[in-house]
Amino acid sequence: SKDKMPFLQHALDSQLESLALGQVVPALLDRGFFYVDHFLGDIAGHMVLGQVKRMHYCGLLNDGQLARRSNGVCRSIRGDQITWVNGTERGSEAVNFLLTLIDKLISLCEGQLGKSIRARSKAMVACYPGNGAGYVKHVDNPNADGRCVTCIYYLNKNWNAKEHGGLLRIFPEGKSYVADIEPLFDRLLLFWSDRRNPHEVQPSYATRYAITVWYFDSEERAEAKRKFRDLTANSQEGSSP
Ligand SMILES: COc1ccc2cc(-c3cnc(C(=O)NCC(=O)O)c(O)c3)ccc2c1
Ligand SMILES: [Mn+2]
Repeated sequence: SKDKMPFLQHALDSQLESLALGQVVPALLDRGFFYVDHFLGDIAGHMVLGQVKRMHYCGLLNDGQLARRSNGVCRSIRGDQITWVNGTERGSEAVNFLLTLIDKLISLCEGQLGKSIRARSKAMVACYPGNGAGYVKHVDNPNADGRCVTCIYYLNKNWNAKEHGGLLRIFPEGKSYVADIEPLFDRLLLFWSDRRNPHEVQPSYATRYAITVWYFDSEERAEAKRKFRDLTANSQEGSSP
């Protein structure tokens, strides 16, 4: 129970609670996105950065998205290079600590968001290599695949968008403004994953690290799975001789 919990843990929990109820929920409901700086603090933030850099240097980040050139022809120029971690792997303990905090933050928001969020994806560790690659304007979940909140943790020290580009630009649906978000070290960004938030990663001219998790709305996820089962069942029928 709370009174047996060490003081620090208790203080941390109440800080997350006021962030969740005081800032995240109102912003998501009003604007559809929210970011906070200094989420982990310098020490833990640098531990996460160190582990991500090691994954990159060990060649674990690859098979990224193919970049689409203006003429729509897919080229072999890589977009982001990625790997998926669930945080229990050796060398990702700091990533796991980050994920437990974000899980706690989301669970504190859940009741107020009118969603039943009980699961998430694995963490996608992504690196835009700084060769001008970015990510064209897209919606993470355009067709109700179950993902309702996109959560991105940025790890880039001394990032200067004028020099390095790499802005995340969100085009909130039906709004007259765009939101330009710099991928700054120890910044946590959350936004609705559906058509409310088309977004792009502008060309990056320095190495750009981020960790993304997607939280599922359990109703939408169950429905998406049912549809997928029917789809594959029908396609089996179709293919039977
Ligand atoms: C089927 O396998 C895969 C594997 C990886 C995939 C990665 C993305 C993705 C989506 N959004 C972003 C983004 O918006 N980043 C914003 C930012 O970094 O600031 C991004 O970097 C990557 C989408 C589909 C994927 C499918
Ligand atoms: Mn995206």
